[in-house]
Amino acid sequence: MAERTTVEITDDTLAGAARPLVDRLVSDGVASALTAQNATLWGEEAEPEASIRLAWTTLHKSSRALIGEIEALRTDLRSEGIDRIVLAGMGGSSLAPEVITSTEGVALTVLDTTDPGQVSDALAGDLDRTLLVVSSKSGTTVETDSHRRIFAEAFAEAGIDAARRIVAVTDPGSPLAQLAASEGYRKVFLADPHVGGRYSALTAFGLVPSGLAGADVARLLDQAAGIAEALSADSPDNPALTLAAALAAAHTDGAEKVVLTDTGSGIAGFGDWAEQLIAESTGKEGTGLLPVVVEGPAAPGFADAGSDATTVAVGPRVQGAALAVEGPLGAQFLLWEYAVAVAGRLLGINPFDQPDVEAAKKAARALLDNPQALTGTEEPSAVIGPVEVYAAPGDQAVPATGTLADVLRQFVGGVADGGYLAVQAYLDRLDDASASLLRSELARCSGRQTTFGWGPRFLHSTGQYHKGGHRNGSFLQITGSAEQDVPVPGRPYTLSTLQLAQALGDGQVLAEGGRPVLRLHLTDRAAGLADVVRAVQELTR
Ligand SMILES: O=P(O)(O)OC[C@H]1O[C@](O)(CO)[C@@H](O)[C@@H]1O
Repeated sequence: MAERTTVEITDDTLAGAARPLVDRLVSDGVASALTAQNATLWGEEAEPEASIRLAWTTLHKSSRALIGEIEALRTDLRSEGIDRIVLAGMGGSSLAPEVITSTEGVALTVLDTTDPGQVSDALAGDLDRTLLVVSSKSGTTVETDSHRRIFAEAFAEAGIDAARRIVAVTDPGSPLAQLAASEGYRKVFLADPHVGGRYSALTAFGLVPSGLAGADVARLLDQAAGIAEALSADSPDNPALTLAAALAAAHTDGAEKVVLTDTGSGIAGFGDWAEQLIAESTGKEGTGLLPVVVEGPAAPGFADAGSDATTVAVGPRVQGAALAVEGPLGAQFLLWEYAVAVAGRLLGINPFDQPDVEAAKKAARALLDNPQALTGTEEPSAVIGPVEVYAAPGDQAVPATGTLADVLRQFVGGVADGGYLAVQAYLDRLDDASASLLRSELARCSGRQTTFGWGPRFLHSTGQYHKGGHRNGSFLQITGSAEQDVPVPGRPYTLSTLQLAQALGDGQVLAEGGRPVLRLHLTDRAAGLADVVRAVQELTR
């Protein structure tokens, strides 16, 4: 991992376009005002939200106190033979710990799914050695609450005192904080409520699960501290100003997609974390930056990026990258947080709210309240072997007959010029991992920027952009029948019902907004996935 933190604009035209923006940011004193947590930087409308969302600029100092607490708990747990950490948390409550622990090669089981198979596999691990960290800022997130209920019951059934095996990370006064107190959970880490979810990497949300799993979280804070002064400087050398200006200048020039790839940063999965920060912060009011995370510099979308995209190397500069961002993980967290907040100002949006995420949650809730609407009422437009095809009502673009390749050809052919294709797989991201191959295959055959997200995880990340950002996306949903289901204790639904409600709810909101949505439902997951991948490959030929 690089020791120094740098942002380099390797594309001369982009460098020229970014320069005046950097000069303006410097003369407006934006960096120092941000460090001082000045909530007026995004205009009057954003001020109330911004005034309770800026404490992340000083976390490298304020989070120090946590380190001892985390270490003490970890030592206690180890002495009791508890060394398997399962984290239940969505979006900002799990993405940072996943990157931190993967980068250090430390084991952490992350539950940010409603897939019954994936949750069952996590339950099948050794419960005697397991601690569940329930992380939720709001304390109300349905996925996380479901995991908590499922694990509490499993601990009890195994004769284990569940309260001793659950640690909560949440905001003071949240329903989870109250529940943790009444249930007597082993420990509650109360996070700073003046930091939003996607800016919370260096709060208890990022540090507690990572530290309990064995990651060196003090080092992360050191890395962030090492760059903090440079990020606060009203100077053209401030790397965050350079990054923000480059992204905003590219956006003005029609490149609203930001294609990220790792080029040897030494950080594992940084794109997954950056994706939420960029998409949820900027994708609103019909504008924003769409992160497209790709497999490598040679992957479609990067190597052949067009004028609608800015290519970013996370790691050393490479051929084809317009920007290269290097630095250790703790420093990169803080750098990107500054850059995205500043880009929000340049784009004229409030980077601290997520107005369109709620719409999909509401639609899913309505479906859960009316299970009839979930099953039985919707007829597939076509059934092709193990794949049922569901087009949005009234969508003429999908043929009722033909092969899967015909269906996909027609759908992909409808992606707007300069638009993007979003693949949304509501599957098991471990057992159905091959679904992710669809990104590169579809990007190659469509020639359009293509994203891939696991549902419902992406709903807390790129989901905001899909519904609130530039209106040029087409959405391919993939759902699947579950071999086994998991009831959610105390709730009238199972995980597979919840998973389907989330897919259909988001699909409804997208379709109501006039966005093309196609759902492929795999009645046999393995066979169906293989057929879909083969059909996409056929399009390329
Ligand atoms: O920590 P919570 O409140 O459970 O929220 C999880 C995620 O859901 C969102 O609020 C919205 O989807 C994200 O911004 C957040 O990181």
